[in-house]
Amino acid sequence: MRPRLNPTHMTYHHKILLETKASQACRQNEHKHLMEDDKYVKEFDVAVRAVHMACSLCQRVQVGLVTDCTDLVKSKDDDSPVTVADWSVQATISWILSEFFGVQNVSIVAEEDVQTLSKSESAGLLAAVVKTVNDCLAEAPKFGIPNPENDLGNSQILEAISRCNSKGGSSGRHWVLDPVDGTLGFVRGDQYAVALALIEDGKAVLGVLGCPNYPMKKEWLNYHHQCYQTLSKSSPSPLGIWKEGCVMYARKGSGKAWMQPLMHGNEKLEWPNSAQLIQVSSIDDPSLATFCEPVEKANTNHSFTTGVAHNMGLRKRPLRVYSMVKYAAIARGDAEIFMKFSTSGYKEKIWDHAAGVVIVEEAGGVVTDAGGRPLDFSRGVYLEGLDRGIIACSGATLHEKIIGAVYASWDSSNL
Ligand SMILES: Nc1ncnc2c1ncn2[C@@H]1O[C@H](COP(=O)(O)OS(=O)(=O)O)[C@@H](OP(=O)(O)O)[C@H]1O
Ligand SMILES: [Mg+2]
Ligand SMILES: [Mg+2]
Ligand SMILES: [Mg+2]
Repeated sequence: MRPRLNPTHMTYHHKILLETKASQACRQNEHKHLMEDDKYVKEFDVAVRAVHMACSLCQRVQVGLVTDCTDLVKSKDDDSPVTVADWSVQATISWILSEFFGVQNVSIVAEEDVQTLSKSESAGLLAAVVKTVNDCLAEAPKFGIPNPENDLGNSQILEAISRCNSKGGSSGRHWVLDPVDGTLGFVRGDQYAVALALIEDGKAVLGVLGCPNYPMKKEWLNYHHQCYQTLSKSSPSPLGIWKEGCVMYARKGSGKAWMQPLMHGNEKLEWPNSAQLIQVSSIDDPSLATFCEPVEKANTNHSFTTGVAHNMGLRKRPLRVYSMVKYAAIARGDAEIFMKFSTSGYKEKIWDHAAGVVIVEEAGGVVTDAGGRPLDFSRGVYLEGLDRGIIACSGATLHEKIIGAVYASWDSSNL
C-alpha cells in the first residue's frame, strides 16, 4: 500500500525517511562528506534522489522517442525543441521539492512554462506528460521518496510546472532547474543532462547533474554508441540498454565532488553508498589537452574557438557534446577545457550552468567568463554581466593560457 500523503503526515514521513538515510550515511566513514557540515544535508539528499528519478523518467521517454512517437516533441518560439520529458521532469522535481520543503518555502527557477501545454489542441501532449509523471512517481519509493496516494491530475501537474517561475535573485534560497539540458541531443538519442542546483544569497551552493547516457567510465561510450545505432535502426528494444549513465553532485566549499551510477531494473537507490569521488584531470600541457564545446554552431562560435585553440597550442580535435555533460567531462577528467561563446545578443541562463559550475569547482577546476571573473548567479534568470563567453577548465595553468588566447584572438574575430 502506498504511504498516505497529507501535508502533516508527509512531512513527518519524509523526515523519518531522510533521518534514517542520513544516520546510515553517518555510520559509513567513506561517506562522511554528507555529514561534515550539517548544512544542506536534507536538500542534498532530496535533490540527488529527485535527479535519479528524473533520469529514469528521461530514459524511458528517450527510448520511446527514438523508436517512435515524434509527436512528443514540440518547437518553441525560438525553434528549440521541448519534449514530454522536459515538462515531465520539471513537474516531477517541482512536486518533490514542494512536498519535502513546503510549497510556500520553495522558489524554483526553471526553463519550461505551461503555455503550449495548456492549449486545447495540446490535450494529447498534456495527457502524455500526466502519464509520464504518474508512472515516474509510482516508482518513487525505489528512490527513497514516498509517492502520492493518488495519481496527480492535469491541474496539479500544470500547477507544479508553472510554480517554477521564480526569477531567483541575490537573497534567499532558489532552486535552479534545467529539466532536460541538451534537448536536441535528447531527441537525437544522444547526450543530455538533468541539472538541479541550489542558490543561496546569490551563490550556487549545491549542484546535481544527471547524465543518463554518460557512462561511469569513458571507455563505455563507444559501446553505448554502438547500442544506440542498433536501437535506432531496429524495433523496440529493452530499456536496459541505456543503463550505464551517472549522477554527479557536489556541495560548494566541501572540496569534493561525487559520482554514482544510475540504478538498473528493480534496484533500490543506495545513496550515498555507491558514490565515488571524482577529480579533474592533472594535464596542464595544452598539446595534450582536450577541449569540448557545444555541437550546434548556433550555440557557440566554432571558428572563434578554433582560433583560440590554435593560439594556445591545443592540438586535439574538439569534443562536441550536447548539454552540461561537458561540465561532467571536465569534472571527472575526461576533458580539460570547455568553451562556449554564444552569438552576441544571446544571454546565457543560470540553469544551463549552475549545477555544472559547483561540480567542476569542487572537483578542482576553475570556471569563469572570458574576463576571468566568476559567473554571477545573483542577478535573476540570466548570467548578467557575462564577459563574452564561458570557460571551464581543469586547472589554473590551462585557464590562464585560455584567457590569454581569448584576448589575442578577440580583436580579429567578428564577435
Ligand atoms: N542561440 C543560442 N546560443 C547559445 N546557447 C543557446 C542558444 N539557444 C539556446 N541555447 C542554450 O544552449 C543549451 C544547449 O547548449 P549545448 O551546449 O548543449 O549546445 S548544443 O546543443 O551542444 O549545441 C540549451 O539548453 P536546453 O534548451 O536546455 O537544451 C539552451 O539553453
Ligand atoms: Mg539547457
Ligand atoms: Mg532544457
Ligand atoms: Mg530548451
